[in-house]
Amino acid sequence: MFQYQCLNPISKVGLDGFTNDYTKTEEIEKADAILVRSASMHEMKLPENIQAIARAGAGVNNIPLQDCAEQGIVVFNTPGANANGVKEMVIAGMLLASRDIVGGVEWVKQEKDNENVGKLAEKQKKQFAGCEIKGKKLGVIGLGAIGAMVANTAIYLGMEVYGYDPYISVDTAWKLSREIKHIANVEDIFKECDYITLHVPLLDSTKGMISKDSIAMMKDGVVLLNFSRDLLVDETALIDALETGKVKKYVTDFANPTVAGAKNTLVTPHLGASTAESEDNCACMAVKELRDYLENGNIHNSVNYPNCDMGICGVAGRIAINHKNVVNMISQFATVLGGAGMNISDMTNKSKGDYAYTLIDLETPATQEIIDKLDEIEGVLKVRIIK
Ligand SMILES: NC(=O)c1ccc[n+]([C@@H]2O[C@H](COP(=O)([O-])OP(=O)(O)OC[C@H]3O[C@@H](n4cnc5c(N)ncnc54)[C@H](O)[C@@H]3O)[C@@H](O)[C@H]2O)c1
Ligand SMILES: O=C(O)[C@H](O)COP(=O)(O)O
Repeated sequence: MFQYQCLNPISKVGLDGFTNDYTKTEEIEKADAILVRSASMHEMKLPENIQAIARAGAGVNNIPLQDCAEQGIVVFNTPGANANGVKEMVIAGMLLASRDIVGGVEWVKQEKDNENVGKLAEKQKKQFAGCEIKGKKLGVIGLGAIGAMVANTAIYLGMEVYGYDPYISVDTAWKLSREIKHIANVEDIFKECDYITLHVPLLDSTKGMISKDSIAMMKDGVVLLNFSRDLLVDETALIDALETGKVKKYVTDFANPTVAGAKNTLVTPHLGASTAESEDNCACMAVKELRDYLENGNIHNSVNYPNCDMGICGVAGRIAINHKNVVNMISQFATVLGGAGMNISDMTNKSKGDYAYTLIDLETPATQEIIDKLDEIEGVLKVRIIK
């Protein structure tokens, strides 16, 4: 039996993926796993019983990844599961920044009691006129799940698309339209593009990537779209650029006091992934990842531990060990198991950065005594009997 806690509301369609062996708990001391969306976990103390955290979404900047790894807690996210929802918002954002649709709708509302509203509209509409996005240059920074979809869609909409991602995955590269111009220096995006959209994770290396200096390189009247994270942009510098018209519009999905009432901003309350489809997709993927980890010890889509798969646990015994990526660990595991007369039938060891993971199949069920001995080895962070 397993217990899970939800730190945010999680789609029922996803939670229905848990079998009767799972129950929901409100007590973190009883939970084996946590499901979360954007709730910040940085101030939380995570008890030893937590085995895994699944972020039903893409961004993991709300989770202390390194601390979790040190505690042997595997953190998952759900790559691509909400990408289409965000892509549609970005396209909507480009259109809203190009035509004053919001202003026009507000104007009609104000004139709701005017019986000549139709006639008046024909006189007034010129103040809401705009431009089309077809033929304009769009710069996409970050060509992952969302950036790639935005870039391809913009090609279909007749835009000239410039793509920048020095770490692009081979899988994503295969999915990109050949019409997208590969940009090797991000400054070329700043200098050339009429619209610039950000699709990178918030990391130390990306924080503030849109700075006063990068804004100065941009074309006059550029539109900046940020559906990634607010801290990617020096928003104080941006507000100055919006005041002067250097930046025509800032479309952002992250409401904060700096941008909420600022001139020429279109701010949405973090709605990118808030569609029934994205919420269901993310929850289904998150539940699947947790179940495979808890029931079989397999890891798929972890952001702090390596992927590892030994299939469904149909053997007599299986042990999962989360440990530091240092020398001599496997021989120590083998010594403990051999000393207890336990024969290893299969094993996998994988590493990611400073952390590693070992799954060991045994010809006899694992015992608590063995687990305690393995736990004593220096560098071992967590040991778990899967069977
Ligand atoms: N507004 C929303 O509701 C919403 C929804 C989903 C994701 N997001 C945000 O969008 C981000 C991207 O999501 P995704 O699903 O596309 O993630 P992803 O991991 O598929 O793609 C991120 C891409 O950024 C690239 N990258 C990393 N550093 C870079 C850099 N310095 N310059 C250029 N490219 C760089 C990576 O190589 C990767 O291809 C998430 O991290 C999250 O912060 C927001
Ligand atoms: O990183 C993400 O997946 C998005 O920012 C969505 O966040 P949410 O699940 O809180 O809507």
